[in-house]
Amino acid sequence: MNIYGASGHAKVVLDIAKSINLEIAEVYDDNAALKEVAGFRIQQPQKGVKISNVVITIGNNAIRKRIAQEKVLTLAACLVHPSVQVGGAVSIGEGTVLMPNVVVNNSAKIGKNCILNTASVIEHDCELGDFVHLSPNAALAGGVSVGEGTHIGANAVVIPCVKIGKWAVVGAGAVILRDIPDYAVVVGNPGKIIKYGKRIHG
Ligand SMILES: CC(=O)SCCNC(=O)CCNC(=O)[C@H](O)C(C)(C)COP(=O)(O)OP(=O)(O)OC[C@H]1O[C@@H](n2cnc3c(N)ncnc32)[C@H](O)[C@@H]1OP(=O)(O)O
Repeated sequence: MNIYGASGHAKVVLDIAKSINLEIAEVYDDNAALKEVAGFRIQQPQKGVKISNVVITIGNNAIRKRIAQEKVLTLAACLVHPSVQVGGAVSIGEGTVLMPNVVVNNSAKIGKNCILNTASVIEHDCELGDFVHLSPNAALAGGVSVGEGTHIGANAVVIPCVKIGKWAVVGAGAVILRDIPDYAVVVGNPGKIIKYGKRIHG
């Protein structure tokens, strides 16, 4: 497997690869000033040269999408830490990473290039679009849908069957009781919209 993005998120992904004895061929980053991450030497991608079997290791959802669209690469299969519990009839897209102690329950559908961060919970029948980031300890109850690129903050909770739009942000610790439109930024308990915008948080 190759990884693209020498970030803090990359360090955790490299640990997961190590935990399952998955060999890392190369670590790439566009920033020539970066030389090393977690003991791996960083390469700069060569223009137009295809990189295969890639996990994009950038926490910011919009940047992850830009790299997926602009670079010549093929995605790796989803990367799953051995402590993760996955129920039946679950589908998980390419390039998605499941960090330690994640639980994904029956019939959940998860898109490509998502981050399911440490100990996040995705209950039965949830649907997550591509480039979603569920932060540590976030919990989605049954039947929740989350649109492309949305960031759910650490320790946030979403009650059953709520629909969250695309490129929205749910603040750390928020409790979401009602549907959330595209691009909304929501904080608090109960969650309230404080603004809209395309500024996407990592
Ligand atoms: C492994 C990892 O690290 S994964 C990454 C996990 N990251 C996270 O969980 C971060 C989630 N991000 C947040 O919670 C952020 O605070 C955001 C995105 C909701 C808001 O960030 P910004 O757009 O910069 O808003 P800003 O900091 O200006 O706050 C705006 C207002 O909302 C309030 N606010 C911001 N975040 C929260 C929150 N999580 N809960 C309650 N209120 C909040 C602020 O106090 C402020 O209130 P005020 O106007 O009365 O002073």
